[in-house]
Amino acid sequence: MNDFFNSRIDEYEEHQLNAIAGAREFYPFTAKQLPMHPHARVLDLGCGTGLELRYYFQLNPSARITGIDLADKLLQALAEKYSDKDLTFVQGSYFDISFDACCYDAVVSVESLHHFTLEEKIPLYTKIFEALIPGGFFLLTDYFAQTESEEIGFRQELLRLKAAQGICDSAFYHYDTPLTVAHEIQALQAAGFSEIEVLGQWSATHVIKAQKDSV
Ligand SMILES: C[S@@+](CC[C@H](N)C(=O)[O-])C[C@H]1O[C@@H](n2cnc3c(N)ncnc32)[C@H](O)[C@@H]1O
Repeated sequence: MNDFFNSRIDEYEEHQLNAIAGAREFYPFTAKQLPMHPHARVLDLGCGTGLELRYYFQLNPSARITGIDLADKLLQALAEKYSDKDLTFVQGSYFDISFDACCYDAVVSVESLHHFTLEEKIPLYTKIFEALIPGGFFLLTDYFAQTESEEIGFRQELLRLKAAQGICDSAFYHYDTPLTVAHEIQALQAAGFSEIEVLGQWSATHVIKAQKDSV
């Protein structure tokens, strides 16, 4: 995955904006949902070169961001682009890295989590829940399968591709396997989020907000 994104750095942002239906609207929309108070603390999972941050910094220039990504070159590009901002980077997998507890006003992830199963997401979403302050929220902008049979079809195709190439089941292979929105909500509920809302939809991409209770 690291090599996949590092090798596409030059064309990456234009690709995101031109090739994904609704991207020119859902990136600014996502940014608008994030906390607007000065010095808000936000954790960005799979930040890449930070298209969502481009729009967020326009609205909240003093936000304090921690960005996690596997791709070192994307993080480097992000650091150069926003050298005047309060940005901390962590290179590695958000599945492996521990997050500070009760620390963030919001956690955001855009177009990064559509490779993982419901079972893989529950422990990650539990870590996110614990990393949020009371009253904080997780904002997930990603694309989803339209139906359960589409979700199953993606997963079967991934297994077929791995088998055909002699890749073991547990190894990561870059092939998109989005869940349905209903299954995503199930994973968020299992992690402790009780108030979950779909704020917007652009073709297959949805913006989901999962709120942590204030007390
Ligand atoms: C399609 S890009 C989206 C980047 C950015 N959020 C945006 O929308 O412009 C997906 C990003 O997720 C990162 N990623 C995927 N799996 C990851 C993981 N397990 N841990 C950290 N980053 C991951 C990739 O390296 C890549 O930069």
